Amino acid sequence: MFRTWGVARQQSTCRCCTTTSLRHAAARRAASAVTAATTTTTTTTTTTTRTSDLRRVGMAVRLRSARSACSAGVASFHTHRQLQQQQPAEGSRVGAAVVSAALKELEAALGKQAVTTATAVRDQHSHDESFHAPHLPDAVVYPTSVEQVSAVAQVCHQHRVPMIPFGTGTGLESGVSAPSGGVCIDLSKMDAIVDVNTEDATCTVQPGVTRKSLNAHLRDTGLWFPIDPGADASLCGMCATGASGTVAVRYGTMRDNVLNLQVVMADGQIMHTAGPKGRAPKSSAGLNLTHLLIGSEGTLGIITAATLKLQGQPEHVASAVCAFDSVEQASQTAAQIIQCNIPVARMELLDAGMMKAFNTFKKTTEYVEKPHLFLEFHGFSASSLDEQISFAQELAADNGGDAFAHAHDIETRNKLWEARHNAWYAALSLRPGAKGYSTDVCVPISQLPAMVHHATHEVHRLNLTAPIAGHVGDGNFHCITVFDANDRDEVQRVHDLSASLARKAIDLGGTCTGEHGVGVGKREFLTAEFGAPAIAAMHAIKHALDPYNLLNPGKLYPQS
Ligand SMILES: Cc1cc2c(cc1C)N(C[C@H](O)[C@H](O)[C@H](O)COP(=O)(O)OP(=O)(O)OC[C@H]1O[C@@H](n3cnc4c(N)ncnc43)[C@H](O)[C@@H]1O)c1[nH]c(=O)[nH]c(=O)c1N2
Ligand SMILES: CC(=O)C(=O)O
Ligand SMILES: [Mn+2]
Repeated sequence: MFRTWGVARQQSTCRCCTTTSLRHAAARRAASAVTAATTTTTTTTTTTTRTSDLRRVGMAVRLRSARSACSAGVASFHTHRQLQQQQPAEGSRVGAAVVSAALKELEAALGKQAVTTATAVRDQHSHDESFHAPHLPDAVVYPTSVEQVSAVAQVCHQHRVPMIPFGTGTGLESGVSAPSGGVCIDLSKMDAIVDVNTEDATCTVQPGVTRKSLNAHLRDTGLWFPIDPGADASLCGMCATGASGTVAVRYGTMRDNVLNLQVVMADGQIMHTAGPKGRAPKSSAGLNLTHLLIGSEGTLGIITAATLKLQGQPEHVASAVCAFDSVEQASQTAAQIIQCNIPVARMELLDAGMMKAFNTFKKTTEYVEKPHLFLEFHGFSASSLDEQISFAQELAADNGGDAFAHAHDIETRNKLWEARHNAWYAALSLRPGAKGYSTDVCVPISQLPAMVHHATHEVHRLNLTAPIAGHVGDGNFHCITVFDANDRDEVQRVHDLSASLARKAIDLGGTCTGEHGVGVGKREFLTAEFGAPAIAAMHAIKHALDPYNLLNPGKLYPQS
């Protein structure tokens, strides 16, 4: 997580292959001829139309066949290590001349106003909300249609320029940084809600649509999209990271709520993971490409539309707050609530440090500074809510919890969840000027008390400021470490905490990341979690779909 990236190595003549075989050279010449033809065509075009974009797709197909002697042949017969050797060393940036040639074509395809190299804009797109080192892309483009995204991918593919999809930049594992440079594809201008089908409770959104804007649009339909990471992230960015958040305990994660994705592939082809029209609630047809893309963090394709499942807005809602003397008691209660099948809609653990952070952050709350559970219940009737609340309260009392302070009115509920959703910023406010890094382990519910116990012990041992907030109904919680990024020793201790928690979670049958994704921070734990054969399978899939490692290089896959 805290490594610097590989030292730049000499750019080889050909970025897709280190061999100098005649067959390869011929393929390159053929490809260059097509590239030149494409450049001539696009530079005479002043506005980009759907038709011209589609024409470019045709060119890319010809380009691919011209290259097939090189790429397909090489891909099928080489080992993973050999394939890796054919790609630029991780972190080596693409050359200026290559970028400049690609940018000319991008301007022709998208219009000059949609392509920028302004430092301030590149800087803004070089990082997310995490502390990880920023890496500037060479340019940022703003496509307005799937055809334009396809055109961008074709140009980048032809010139072997990395592509980094950008949603709203709220990620927590540096998924949008550009360690190899390249083109950041900012999808915010594609912000149409394409359709809402109230009879089937489905909708299709473009990648610039955020979850709050979708729910505002749905308000009068009686439907909502429940997945709620707190941040107003783009829904396609949430697909890319496999996001979840507070209501996953009741409604599932992104993986459970996406029916179909439209995806621009590395070479510009446009695919639909469940077919061009697919909206079926279930399917056993073939491989599940939708699930393959969810959590792929921009490394397998650029998501240009998502078809989502919607839920009926709950008729009755109540929230509850309960304090405990220890996090172990609180997490034991959470585990028992799940084991007793109480259908809680949210169940969040906040430790004493986090309650203190809430009280000091906006000074609008006066919580007792002890570990808490925050809960929410959804039901079809008031009596079903009462039943859930009293059963959960009984379990809490058995574990030494206070009586529930529960509320049905929307103001109290909103205030509670606003405090919870500000946990990241409240934690940061504990040390002004400090940076944040969030652990994200998730374990089977029976192992939650042991995992929470280990985390509190390790935070204490390593002498860190790291209040806990988490979605404990799913066995998932965060230690939000707040630290001085210039203090090497403290940074090392943050890393040690992250590694210790990841190892423990994996040992308990869990995962190093329940919802934030791997990005750059969790790559080092992946082999321990999955084992070498599964990691080799991931590398093979990545290579099959993106043989030149152009899609978001330097993320997700472990370095070998
Ligand atoms: C205060 C706070 C609190 C939380 C969180 C963030 C913050 C700031 N998050 C994390 C974050 O909101 C989550 O990772 C989002 O899914 C990121 O969506 P963005 O649109 O911001 O993607 P962002 O632009 O940050 O990109 C994230 C990754 O997805 C890729 N990507 C983005 N759009 C893409 C597209 N259209 N196609 C392909 N790849 C694409 C990017 O390349 C990158 O790798 C979170 N998360 C969570 O699950 N639960 C939580 O509780 C929280 N809580
Ligand atoms: C940061 C995060 O994931 C949370 O507050 O839940
Ligand atoms: Mn979270």
